[in-house]
Amino acid sequence: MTAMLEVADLGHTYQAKDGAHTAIADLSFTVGAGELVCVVGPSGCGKSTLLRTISGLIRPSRGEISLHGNQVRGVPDDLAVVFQDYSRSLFPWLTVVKNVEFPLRRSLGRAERRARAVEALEWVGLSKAHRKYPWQLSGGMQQRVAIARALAYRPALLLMDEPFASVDAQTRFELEDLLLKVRTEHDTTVLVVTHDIDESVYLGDRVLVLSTSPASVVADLKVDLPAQRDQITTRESDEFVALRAEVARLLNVGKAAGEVAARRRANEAQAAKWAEAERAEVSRVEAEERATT
Ligand SMILES: Nc1ncnc2c1ncn2[C@@H]1O[C@H](COP(=O)(O)OP(=O)(O)OP(=O)(O)O)[C@@H](O)[C@H]1O
Repeated sequence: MTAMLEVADLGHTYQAKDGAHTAIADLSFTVGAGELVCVVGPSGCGKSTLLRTISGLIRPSRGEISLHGNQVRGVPDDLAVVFQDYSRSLFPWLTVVKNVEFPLRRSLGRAERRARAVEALEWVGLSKAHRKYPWQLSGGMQQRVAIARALAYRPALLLMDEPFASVDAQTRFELEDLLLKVRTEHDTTVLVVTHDIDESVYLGDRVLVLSTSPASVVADLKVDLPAQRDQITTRESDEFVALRAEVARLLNVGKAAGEVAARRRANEAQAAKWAEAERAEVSRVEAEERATT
């Protein structure tokens, strides 16, 4: 399988007023064309930072990211992102169809833009909502509009940051199945960040498990479930239950590894402080000796 996305030796350190903070230690992985890969990791481990670096919004401190062979420098043209907070990602003053057309306004003429938007709204089951405004729709429908907008753009890579975390459980299941359907029908390459272990196994061809901050890859797990998934029978299957347990176990391994690494860093920082204090004391004594001789 050709790699659509390649992340190599990625690291990122934020420089803040109260000092440097390393959000990502060392991440390397690839996503093949047409694959759906889920990323799970403990809260605050660096998942959003990872998506921000892939989408070119921040430049990583270390390592390389390539999208179909081209190094990412700035926001790539052929990438779309769906965020958790649909209410802030849609424009309330534009109708549904105009929201979906919006990212295409510079690249396509009016007729083609409209055709793409109408088609994408059909994919997500919103053919009858064109002329409505986002605030007239339920949360799940608004997130469908956000997905339609991303799909209308026909991105090489679709990034999703906790896309279904703000909707109720039933809508979440519907949106998960919608994502699987459009991904199969349109051969889209997708990287999904999620907190939900079950969701990662249900959606993914692979699950990348990250350690606590600073993130590194604890495991890259292949999901060997039949491609055709079903919210009841798949989740009940022995394979699903075993995989879900394995992801949970690996998350704990990652937490423990992260805690050990954090303790080691704290010990190293303490040792460096003591060494510094000792050097200062030696210099002081030497200076006193020089002054008295
Ligand atoms: N702009 C910033 N400046 C300094 N530190 C930051 C900045 N953005 C994030 N961080 C820190 O980097 C670490 C990773 O943050 P990030 O948002 O990437 O994690 P996350 O895994 O997406 O979190 P969550 O699961 O809670 O959404 C956190 O400790 C966070 O406080």
